[in-house]
Amino acid sequence: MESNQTKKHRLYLLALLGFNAFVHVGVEKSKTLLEKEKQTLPLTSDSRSIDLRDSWFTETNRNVEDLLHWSWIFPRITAWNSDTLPIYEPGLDDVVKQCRGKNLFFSTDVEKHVCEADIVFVSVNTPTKTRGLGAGKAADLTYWESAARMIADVSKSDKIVVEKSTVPVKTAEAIEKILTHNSKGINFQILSNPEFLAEGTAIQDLFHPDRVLIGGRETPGGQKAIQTLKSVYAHWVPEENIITTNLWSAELSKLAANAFLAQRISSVNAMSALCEATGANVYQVAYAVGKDTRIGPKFLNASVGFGGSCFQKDILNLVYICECNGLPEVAEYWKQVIKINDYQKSRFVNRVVASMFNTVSNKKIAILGFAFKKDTGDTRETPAIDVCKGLLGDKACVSIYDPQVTEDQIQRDLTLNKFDWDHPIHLQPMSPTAVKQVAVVWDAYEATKGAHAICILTEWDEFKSLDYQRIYDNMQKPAFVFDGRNVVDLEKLREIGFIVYSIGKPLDAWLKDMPAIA
Ligand SMILES: NC(=O)c1ccc[n+]([C@@H]2O[C@H](COP(=O)([O-])OP(=O)(O)OC[C@H]3O[C@@H](n4cnc5c(N)ncnc54)[C@H](O)[C@@H]3O)[C@@H](O)[C@H]2O)c1
Ligand SMILES: O=c1ccn([C@@H]2O[C@H](COP(=O)(O)OP(=O)(O)O[C@H]3O[C@H](CO)[C@@H](O)[C@H](O)[C@H]3O)[C@@H](O)[C@H]2O)c(=O)[nH]1
Repeated sequence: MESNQTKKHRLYLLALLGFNAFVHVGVEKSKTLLEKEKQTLPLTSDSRSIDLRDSWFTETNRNVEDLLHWSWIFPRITAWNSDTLPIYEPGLDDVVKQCRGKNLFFSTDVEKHVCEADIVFVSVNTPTKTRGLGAGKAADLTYWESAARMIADVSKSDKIVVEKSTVPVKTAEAIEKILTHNSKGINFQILSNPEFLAEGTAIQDLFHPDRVLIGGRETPGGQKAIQTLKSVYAHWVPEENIITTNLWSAELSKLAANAFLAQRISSVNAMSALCEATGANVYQVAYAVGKDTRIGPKFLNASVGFGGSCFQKDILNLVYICECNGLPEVAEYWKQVIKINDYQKSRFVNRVVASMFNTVSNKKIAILGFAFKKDTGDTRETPAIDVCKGLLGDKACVSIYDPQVTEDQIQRDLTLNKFDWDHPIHLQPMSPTAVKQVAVVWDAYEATKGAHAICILTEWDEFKSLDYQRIYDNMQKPAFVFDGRNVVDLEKLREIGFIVYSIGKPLDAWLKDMPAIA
């Protein structure tokens, strides 16, 4: 039975984890219309529309940016209310369908719902700054600040405001200042409740989190707020897995956790280079090392490099915080995690080019997998972007297949400037010119037909069970496989006739004779 405690609290997520091409198409369309036609633009498949004529702006005091923002949000929220959710995440459909309309509502009427809520979770994006002070490192808190200002403006009752986004340590202090500046006597309690889910396993992580972390002020009000939020999680998370701390520990723990996870990957990737040079096998080394219970076996898979919207962004943020606090040595230490990751990606490209007689000019190279990991359509900071750009820089023709990523998304990723991807689509550059040497196909066999080489960049399960004999028969010879995710059966492919490179594994004689020197 639902407790009174739960009934009392209406939880509203200001923003949901989300990213999809459907939205992109909608925005491109609205930008074009806005500039060329200034017509009434139907934004959704239902009856909602926005009048784009000049009067829309003058009469209502709105500006182009507002309009673009809303023309992006409406179709997205419509998608959340439809049978086709705007993101791919295993298990998400079931959860949404079970709760939608009961205790889960998707709405564009943000102000109304925030005004009514007792607890507001803010999970807006916190991208890396692209310009100004701290550009390329510091977190851009524009979206957080605007959310906080809106909460301050519309609130008429006391609220708990929860930092769900990953933010720099001490952000809560700044948010408190915004909220209380004009608070009309309203009491705001800020809590830090960082999110630890990983994409692809988000639902499993939601139901069975290793821990839930809640940080708050060490005042009676702060402690009461912590208990309130704790009681919400206690409905499905064992009490011993709910950790409570002060605000700054919670904020910093999130950055620290991601830095530690990414550091493990960079450590094993650094080892992979040494394994290739010495004849050791990185998987055997990782297994042996991970058997030590003090180290543990997880997150020791060597790869073409880590991707995703979080690791790089959060480590850069950590580096910036260290620098700001006069700790250059600590900053330098964490910077190395990113440097090794960049090294791993360029090392992979160099290996491909060097193995193929030092040139890939006009050669067709099949890219299997573009998402940053399997079971997601997310491409943010995917290593595939750097690998494809590297190969294109050497004039290759790439043919890309990913079961969840659209052509529009791939073309966008290959043309956007670094970090622009993490800003709302209406703030990104207009329709970038498509890269001509890139073909996006919807089948691995089509991608590999006539190709000189295959690069496996995402560990989709289906790549393990492809008919590699058929693929080999349809490729140019010698036929190469560069496995950036250790998904193929090395020996089997070598028997078929492929020259195979797998990160950190003993090299074929062919590869040994073709050293990759930048
Ligand atoms: N993606 C993940 O798996 C993950 C996991 C843990 C933590 N995080 C953190 O959560 C935050 C969000 O990540 P994401 O991947 O969901 O980002 P996202 O860009 O996919 O989603 C953020 C959403 O916030 C919306 N938004 C921006 N400003 C807003 C405002 N003022 N009012 C209402 N909505 C607004 C955007 O339109 C967007 O839809 C980041 O800080 C990230 O580091 C993400
Ligand atoms: O042994 C490994 C494990 C992961 N990866 C790669 O690392 C990246 C990140 O993977 P993962 O951490 O599983 O996915 P994310 O969704 O980015 O989740 C991370 O980032 C989230 C956002 O902050 C956190 O909430 C999660 O706890 C944290 O795992 C991907 O490219 C993976 O392929 C490896 O190369 N080797």
